[in-house]
Amino acid sequence: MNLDGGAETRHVKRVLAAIAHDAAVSNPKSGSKRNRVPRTIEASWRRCVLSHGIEPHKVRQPVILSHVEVTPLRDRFDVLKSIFAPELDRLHERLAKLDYVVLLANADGITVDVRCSDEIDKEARDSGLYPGVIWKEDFQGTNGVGTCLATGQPISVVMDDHFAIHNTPLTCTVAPIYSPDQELIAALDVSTPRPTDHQTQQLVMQIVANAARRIENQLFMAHFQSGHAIVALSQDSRFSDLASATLLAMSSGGRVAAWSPAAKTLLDPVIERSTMEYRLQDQVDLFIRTRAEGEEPIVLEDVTSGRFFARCLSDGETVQRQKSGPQARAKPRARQEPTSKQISEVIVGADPVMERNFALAARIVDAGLPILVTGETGSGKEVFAKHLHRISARAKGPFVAVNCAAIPETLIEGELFGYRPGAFTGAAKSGYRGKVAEANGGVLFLDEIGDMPLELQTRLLRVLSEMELTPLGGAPIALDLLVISSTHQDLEALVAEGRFREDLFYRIAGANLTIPPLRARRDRRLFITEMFEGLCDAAGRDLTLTPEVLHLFETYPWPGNVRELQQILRYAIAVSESETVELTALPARLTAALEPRAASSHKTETERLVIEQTLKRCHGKVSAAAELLGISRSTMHRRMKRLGVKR
Ligand SMILES: Nc1ncnc2c1ncn2[C@@H]1O[C@H](COP(=O)(O)OP(=O)(O)OP(=O)(O)O)[C@@H](O)[C@H]1O
Repeated sequence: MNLDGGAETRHVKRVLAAIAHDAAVSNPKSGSKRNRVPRTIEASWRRCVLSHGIEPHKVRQPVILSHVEVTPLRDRFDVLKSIFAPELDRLHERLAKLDYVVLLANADGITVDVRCSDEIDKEARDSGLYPGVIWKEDFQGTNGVGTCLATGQPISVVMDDHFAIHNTPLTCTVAPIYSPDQELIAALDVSTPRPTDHQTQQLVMQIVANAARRIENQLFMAHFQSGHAIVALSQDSRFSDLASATLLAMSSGGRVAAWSPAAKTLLDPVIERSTMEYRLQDQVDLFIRTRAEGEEPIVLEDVTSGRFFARCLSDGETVQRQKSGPQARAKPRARQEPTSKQISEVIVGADPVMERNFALAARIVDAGLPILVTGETGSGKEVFAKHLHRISARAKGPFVAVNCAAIPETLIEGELFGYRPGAFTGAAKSGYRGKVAEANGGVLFLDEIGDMPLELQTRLLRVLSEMELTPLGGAPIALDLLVISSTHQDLEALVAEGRFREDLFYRIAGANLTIPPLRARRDRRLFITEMFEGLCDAAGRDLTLTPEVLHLFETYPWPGNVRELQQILRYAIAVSESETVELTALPARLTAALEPRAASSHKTETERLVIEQTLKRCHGKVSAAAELLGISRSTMHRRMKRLGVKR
């Protein structure tokens, strides 16, 4: 790189002036867009000096990890090779002719994978565009990868936007990649050593951001598609590209269990969640129905006041990862209801609370008492309610579930008690007799009863007291059904707050059974291994859990209970390539939540490597290494002592 002393002085002055808010120097041709320092860049320069303690004239050379050090870091992404690699190839194919290099950096800013053509290989290497280079902002100052990771936002760092003078020949456009748990896991970068400008980079940004979105969406589908219906929302009715779609995972209860990382910002302010859930559930039902009839699933318009089209991509029973977008739909598989073995062995297991629940259930189920099942979300309340139905005298009758939280207040009355033909816009032409009437002779399962609006509680109370239903415009019909209600809320507290009718509470809680959270089950280990084996059988895999994974599973608090366990197991089974399920096959939130020490030791390890490498480069000279790292000699000594690094 040939930069004369004058250029260096000008660059340093410009950076310092911007930090000091000296507009005249930082924007010499004020009004000229070309010279204006973008705000994000200015903020990063300020961060470099004030937070990272780097000075623009003490430029560090990049710190580089060896092949041996980079391999394990890259292996983490290898688990998801089938998702990352094709996108890197595709991006490179598009941009290679324009002399761009494609890089993937991990959350620590270390380049773990690179695509570069032979023509610019040497230049790319000279500019530090190869595996093992650490691009963290606090090491290298403002740069594409480092600043993207520092802010969590896409960014273009064009030539002298860079903080370090040796990086100014480069231009980097980078988009962050978030995991299905909304964790920042990587940065996708395209860099060129050729001169360019911000305007051109805006176009490049579109391409990079789309590639990052496609990766996020594929990770999301791999994570959620077993067990959830996946619905895509797009402003483009043709759904021509997975990148243009926003994905939602719908639980079997019809709730939105998760949004793809980009969805949150896009949707939150726009729509009322429960209304959307109700309409999306329609789309899932439509998908299942039309597919069963061999038709192309229909696109439902206007699920969100005209802004988006919805299209169900899978109904939660497909296990194969969709490789090339919405059109390549995986073949459906038989539904994974818990088997009778799971009901008798996994559910009962050796947990004393569940054993009591089962014994009690057998005694009360036909005693004419309404049953209230309580427990944390995902703990298996509905599974238990279905078990009650199965062992009851009404087993041959229907089991009709109504999710009181998923249906908008305005529609729930019609849903429960029926409506006349054409009663409201969108009502079925033939009218609807309602879930209560449908459940007659069987079980009516009122899920999330704590969310039922007060007015409706009054009507429900009347129906349950009289056990009689008068359909609109029809004669009263006598009801013979078992009402099982469920909630994760403290109903008695809701009663005390006046949000739930006390008389209804007594009417539905003839008997109360509580499902323990997964973390409190004494048979947790057995439960986990049995469920794992069942899911392995269903997936046709013969896998074992390593002791570390089993230990993690036993100690993790499982806030999402059995539902969360099921998803994690399905994901681990899908991504495990060898015969064992290793810690690397688990989502980061699991390992991170439980092993703060391991996470920080990973950080410390990176720091140690950096200090060792720098010392090596400086032939063991502490002052020179400190200078190169941009820290004082005493800080360097302190760090060496803390990390046990010898000269
Ligand atoms: N004992 C079990 N055996 C096998 N699978 C189970 C068991 N308990 C729960 N599951 C699975 O866990 C998931 C959540 O279960 P379920 O819907 O019954 O929970 P819930 O407590 O009703 O949840 P929510 O509070 O969200 O309504 C389902 O996919 C279900 O199949």
